[in-house]
Amino acid sequence: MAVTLEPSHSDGLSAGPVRGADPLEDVARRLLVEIGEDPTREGLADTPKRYAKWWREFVGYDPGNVETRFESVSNNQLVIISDMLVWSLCEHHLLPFNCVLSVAYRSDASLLGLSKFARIAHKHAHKLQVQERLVADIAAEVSEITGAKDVAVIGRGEHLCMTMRGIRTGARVTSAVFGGVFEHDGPERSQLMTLAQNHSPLHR
Ligand SMILES: Nc1nc2c(ncn2[C@@H]2O[C@H](COP(=O)(O)OP(=O)(O)OP(=O)(O)O)[C@@H](O)[C@H]2O)c(=O)[nH]1
Ligand SMILES: [Zn+2]
Repeated sequence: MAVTLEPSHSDGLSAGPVRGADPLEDVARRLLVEIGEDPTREGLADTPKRYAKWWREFVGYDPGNVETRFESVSNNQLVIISDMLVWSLCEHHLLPFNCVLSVAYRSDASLLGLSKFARIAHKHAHKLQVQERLVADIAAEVSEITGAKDVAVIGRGEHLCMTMRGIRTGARVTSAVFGGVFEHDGPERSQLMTLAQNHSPLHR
């Protein structure tokens, strides 16, 4: 369910430099002051407003309908949706990470509309996350909606908390959830791995 951040002053953030109507804008002004900036200088005048807007856009992402299903056309066909790029926020540092996702499933019950996989992926990315939970959340929802046990999700991400700060490594992080037929080495898993490994955030 999409989260809406309604302006409210019950957060105790009363020590902002200029108290406005919107507490998220107050947070931005306060942040600017704390990092040695002047929130009233020309370039920053509208920054608190933009900051508040972007947070509301981010956590308020509406995935729309994610449940359009069709009758299965053939028994247990393997479907892989690969190379979906999403952006999320690391819950440890509030810094962005991106993730290229491959989702695979096999269902003899119903087919899920293809666009729904990206909607589900964005839905779980638009919150404070760690990559492992993002991948697990997507797998759980695909499984719940389709009724399929054979669901796998692989994510390959770049975390700014590890690249622009901290250890400053260019490492990419791969995490995966393998359910049902994907748990064991077999044709379904190899096909998925081949598709997932060919793509990274940098080589698209
Ligand atoms: N498992 C997991 N860890 C993450 C993810 N994003 C960031 N981290 C890690 O979370 C940890 C936070 O560690 P802390 O020691 O509390 O913070 P820190 O001192 O900023 O850590 P360094 O980045 O090692 O400097 C770091 O090791 C990050 O790399 C993620 O998606 N999954
Ligand atoms: Zn982080």
